[in-house]
Amino acid sequence: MSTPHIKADKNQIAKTVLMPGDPLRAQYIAETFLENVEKFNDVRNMYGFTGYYNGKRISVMGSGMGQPSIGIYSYELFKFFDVENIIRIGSCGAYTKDLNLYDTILAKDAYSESSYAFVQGGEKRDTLEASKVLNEKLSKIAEKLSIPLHVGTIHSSDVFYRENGEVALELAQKRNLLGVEMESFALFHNANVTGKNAACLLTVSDSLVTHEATTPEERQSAFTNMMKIALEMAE
Ligand SMILES: O=P(O)(O)O[C@H]1O[C@H](CO)[C@@H](O)[C@H]1O
Ligand SMILES: O=c1cc[nH]c(=O)[nH]1
Repeated sequence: MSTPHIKADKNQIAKTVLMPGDPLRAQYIAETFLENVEKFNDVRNMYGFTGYYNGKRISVMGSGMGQPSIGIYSYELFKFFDVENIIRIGSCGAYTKDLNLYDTILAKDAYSESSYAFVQGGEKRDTLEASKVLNEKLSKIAEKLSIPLHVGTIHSSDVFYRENGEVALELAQKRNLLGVEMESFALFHNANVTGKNAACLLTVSDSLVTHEATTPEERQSAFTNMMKIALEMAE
């Protein structure tokens, strides 16, 4: 079974897929944490791997950046490869001074100005929820691992470089948004239309308030707390 963007057999992909935006973060996770790893996709270098974490099977695959990109990969995984759960593990910019670099966020829901969900399936809401079941499991795992989580609404933006950054901070205040990333709204919508489950863990990579920032290398491989929480979802 192949789709235009994933060349793999259904049985090569686990029921639960972790999705960082960066395919090299997917490779880092597979090489660092998984055993008996098989690479199932390299179309467009959007690497996907399946392996075992503490003896339990899980897959990890890059989504690319932005809602159109995760829109394609998550739809194909849910619809054509029988994937049940996708957990995005991404980086984000903090909208509040209460968040420090490396803090971990669990998205309760994602707000977006994006037309993705409306164009894809007529969805009129601008805020879409993550799976409550997945979020409960992820919260319990984080508690067990003693990793504090900030739980709240995130912003899925289509724009990384805004001409007027203050507008985003005003929006964040008005809507009580914790931080900004670029994919979860489309992911949550695709889970809704396919009857599957999606969640999102984020690590704060930079702050739009204090302007502190991590390096590209750290974004690829140093965000281990969210990785460890998500990997415990292996079945
Ligand atoms: O680190 P990832 O998962 O790619 O997530 C964030 O980083 C990218 C922008 O630098 C966007 O994809 C955004 O959502
Ligand atoms: O989308 C993103 C990700 C990290 N930092 C940002 O400012 N935006």
